[in-house]
Parts: sequence; structure tokens; C-alpha cells
Amino acid sequence: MKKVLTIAGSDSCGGAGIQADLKTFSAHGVYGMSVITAVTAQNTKGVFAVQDISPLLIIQQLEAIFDDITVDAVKIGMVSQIETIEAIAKQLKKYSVNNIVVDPVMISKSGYHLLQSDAKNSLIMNLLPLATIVTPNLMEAEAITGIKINSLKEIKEASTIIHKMGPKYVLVKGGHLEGEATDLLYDGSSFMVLPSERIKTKNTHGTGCTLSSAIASNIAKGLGFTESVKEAKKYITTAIKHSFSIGKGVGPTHHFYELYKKSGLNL
Ligand SMILES: Nc1ncnc2c1ncn2[C@@H]1O[C@H](COP(=O)(O)OP(=O)(O)OP(=O)(O)O)[C@@H](O)[C@H]1O
Ligand SMILES: Cc1ncc(COP(=O)(O)O)c(N)n1
Repeated sequence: MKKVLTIAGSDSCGGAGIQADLKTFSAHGVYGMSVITAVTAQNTKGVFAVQDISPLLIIQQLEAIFDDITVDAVKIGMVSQIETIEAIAKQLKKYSVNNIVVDPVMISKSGYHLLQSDAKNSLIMNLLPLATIVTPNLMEAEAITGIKINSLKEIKEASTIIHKMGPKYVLVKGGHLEGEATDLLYDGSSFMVLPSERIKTKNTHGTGCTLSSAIASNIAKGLGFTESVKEAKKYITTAIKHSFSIGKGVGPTHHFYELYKKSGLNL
């Protein structure tokens, strides 16, 4: 069985972060492992507190895994502070880790700053050069490049700038666009459009976490990079289509829809 690691924050309500990543790994039939960078107190209504895990304990978690287990792909999510980012980058280089998916998580859907403002440049300088693929949403692409994005032309411009920062592929997500939820993949020479209807739901908590974990799972399973992204897009679209309400706010996506369908179980 292929083995995939998530390096991310914990979401107590299970819709995003480490919890969404591990559910996505299981649904893809890969073995999931986790290095926790921060613990958040959050639910469908918002994020109420964050405690960063010390850089030393992050290093110890990474060493415990890489000293013992071969890792087929890594997904990086919430990294919150400079010391965390530097610790992760150092360890990934030390163990010559490949197949790295970086989701540059900055602000939660509920508006909480999950990446400290002074850590943005460190993420750009330390993690983007190590990334096989980076998956910013529109606001993250704007923050990374300094470009205001209002059109496809500007998405392409931003992708080109981000590609020069080091990742082999750039996927700018269109979840926050008006109209269709179309994503754009750039490999340094050409663009591939990944279209999807916009599903009418408020339950999109953790969609970016899920998409990046699905990409990492597919890469680990040996699909080509473009195929990995295409399949992950199908996965997130299905997961959003069957998302559901828990709590009073933005609910989670459905990771086990295909399994439920096969077994005849209902939510
Ligand atoms: N309503 C929707 N209908 C269909 N696809 C959607 C919808 N909302 C988001 N998506 C898709 O979900 C994926 C994640 O995109 P999104 O822009 O929501 O990422 P994000 O803002 O980083 O997510 P998050 O921070 O919540 O984890 C993309 O493939 C996007 O196109
Ligand atoms: C630990 C953690 N990681 C990532 C997100 C982003 O997800 P969303 O934008 O849906 O709130 C989150 N809320 N919490």
C-alpha cells in the first residue's frame, strides 16, 4: 500500500486540516500519516483558538516518520509561523523528499488568519521551491504575487509568476470565482483548464485541503501529475456534491460517498 503524509493543522470539527486529509487518504486507499503543526479550536462557524506545535516537536514528528518509513507523497497545509516553515523545509531537504503538494493555506473560509502575516515570505522562499505542485486559491495567488486577479488573463499572469518561484506545477483554484468552479493548471509551458459546474451548497469547509490531499494520494499511487490533478478534481466535485450540514455554519464534504453508494448505506 502507498504511504502518504500530511503536514498540517488539526481542525477539531473534522472538516478541514489533518482530519480532512486523513479521510481523503483513506477514501483513496492509501495509508495516511500526519505531522501536526498546530491545534485549532474550530467548528463550522469559525476558528476560536490556535496553538502552534513547537518547531522541535514538528522536527521530532518528521524524524520519527522519515527515519522509519518510505513516504510516497507529502501534502503540506497550515504552517502558521516562520519557525514552523523553516523546520519543515530543513527536514524535507535532509530526507530528499519528493512528490510534495503545497496548499498555501492563509485565511480560513470563516476569515481567521491561519498563516501569520510575517510568515508569507518564508512560505514563498522555503516551501515553493520544494513543491512539485502548489495549489493556491484566488486570494492566495493574489497574496503570493501581489497581482489583483479579476480575469483569466490575470490568473495566467499569476500562475507564471508563481511557477518562477520554484514549483513544477501551479494549480490556481476557482472555488471563489463567480460562475463555474474552474481551476487552471500550469506546467511552465501550457495551461490546462479543469472545469466544473458550481455546486449550490454552503458546505465547502475544507475543500482546498481535500483537493490537495487527493492530488497527493493520486501521485503516490503512480498516476502522472496531470492525471493526478484531473482525478482529484473529479473527487472534490463529488465530495462537494454530497456535502452535508453538521452544526450551524459551513459543513464538510463527503469523503466516503462512493463507498456508501456501493454498500447501500445512507447518511
Ligand atoms: N461550490 C463549488 N462547486 C464546485 N466546486 C467547488 C465549489 N467550491 C469550491 N470548489 C472546488 O473545490 C476546490 C477547492 O477550491 P477552493 O477555491 O474552495 O479552495 P480553498 O479556498 O483553498 O479551500 P479551503 O480553504 O476551504 O480548504 C477547487 O477545485 C474548486 O474549484
Ligand atoms: C487546520 C485548518 N487547515 C486549513 C483550513 C482551511 O479550510 P477552510 O478555508 O475551509 O476553513 C482550516 N480551516 N483549518
